Amino acid sequence: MRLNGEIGGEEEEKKVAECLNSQAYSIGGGFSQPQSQKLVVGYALTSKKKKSFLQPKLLCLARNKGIFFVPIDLKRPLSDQGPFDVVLHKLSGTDWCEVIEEYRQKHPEVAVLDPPDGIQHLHNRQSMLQDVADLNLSDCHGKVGVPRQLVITKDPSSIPYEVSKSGLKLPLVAKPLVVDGSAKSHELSLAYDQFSLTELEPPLVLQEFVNHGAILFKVYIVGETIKVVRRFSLPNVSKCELAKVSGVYRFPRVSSASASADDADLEPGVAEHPPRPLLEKLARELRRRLGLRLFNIDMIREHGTRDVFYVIDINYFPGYGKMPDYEHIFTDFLLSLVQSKYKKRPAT
Ligand SMILES: Nc1ncnc2c1ncn2[C@@H]1O[C@H](COP(=O)(O)OP(=O)(O)OP(=O)(O)O)[C@@H](O)[C@H]1O
Ligand SMILES: O=P(O)(O)O[C@H]1[C@H](OP(=O)(O)O)[C@@H](OP(=O)(O)O)[C@@H](O)[C@@H](O)[C@@H]1OP(=O)(O)O
Ligand SMILES: [Mg+2]
Ligand SMILES: [Mg+2]
Repeated sequence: MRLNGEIGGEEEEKKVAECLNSQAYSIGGGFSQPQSQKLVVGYALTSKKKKSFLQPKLLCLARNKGIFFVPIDLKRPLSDQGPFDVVLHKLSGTDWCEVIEEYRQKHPEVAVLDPPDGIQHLHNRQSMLQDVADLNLSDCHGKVGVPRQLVITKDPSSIPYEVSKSGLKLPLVAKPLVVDGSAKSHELSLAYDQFSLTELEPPLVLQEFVNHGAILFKVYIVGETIKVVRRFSLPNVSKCELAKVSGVYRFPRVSSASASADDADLEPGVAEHPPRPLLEKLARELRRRLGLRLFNIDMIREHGTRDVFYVIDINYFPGYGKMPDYEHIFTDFLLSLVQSKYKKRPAT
């Protein structure tokens, strides 16, 4: 933390000025208490992410707690900017990975969220789920696995053969192998027969579809905090439907929609959240193995079971703006990073 430095960003200033004028954002003791200490968070985010994440309710609460968000200028060397206490980033490209890695090495005193190699791990739908598969998590609280899947890198004409050889069961979810933040990397299809899969463009992952009662759990991780929300998902596919239908069907980003299923009238066996101890163990292990602090896990419960879960997707720096209370959770997390840094320092 530093004392009363002159730091601010035009965009942030404008948003904060707006919310200072609005009673709706008056939090706790309001803004009358001057902050003597400041925590400076440099951010490099896409414009889509800036809009969804840097909402006035976050900026105002942050300012109230002495946290300042400052945009990183991508045209200037990172080390010439700041000084920052924390760097928050979600940008793609190898150039950016190099910049941030070099900065991390040079500035161990800055909490860089997060290391680029951990993030890269989530940019491939095969490596993304590897840690969950390795965990082999099954204890008295339930079982967590990943659906069986097959990676196809070339020659779509070989897919029917590859699928029958591997013994994967239909229907299959076809997902682009690489997740680079583009809309295309979220274009998914459901395949009812293996021959139609030749229509798809590799590289892709073919994953067994798991019936889960059309409800998905988004498990948001922010450091040590875990927040679970329910979202609507794809309906079950019955044996009868599978026998009647053929073809490959593109489906929309149903579970990414902001509409939450938290208040929907659902069957209790479908709606019940995964057991807390299971989530805590899963989150702790993934945090450690991936070396990441900001991510979410998409989890489904196998229909007809109480405690058999599958992780189907892990996203780096997801849409926290849709997470209830995100402004409180995030600001507390940012402060905790700096507090733990000071605790670690030897007394002088
Ligand atoms: N194996 C599966 N079994 C059942 N449903 C699935 C499976 N895989 C994906 N789905 C459904 O498809 C949706 C999108 O899949 P997935 O989460 O892998 O894609 P994504 O594009 O990475 O999503 P996000 O927007 O969360 O990044 C899931 O939220 C879920 O509704
Ligand atoms: O757009 P939103 O704010 O909803 O956030 C989505 C986020 O998009 P953004 O990072 O461009 O914002 C996606 O990132 P990319 O894979 O495309 O990089 C992915 O993480 C989704 O899972 C997030 O939705 P959520 O899972 O939280 O519902
Ligand atoms: Mg997902
Ligand atoms: Mg995803």
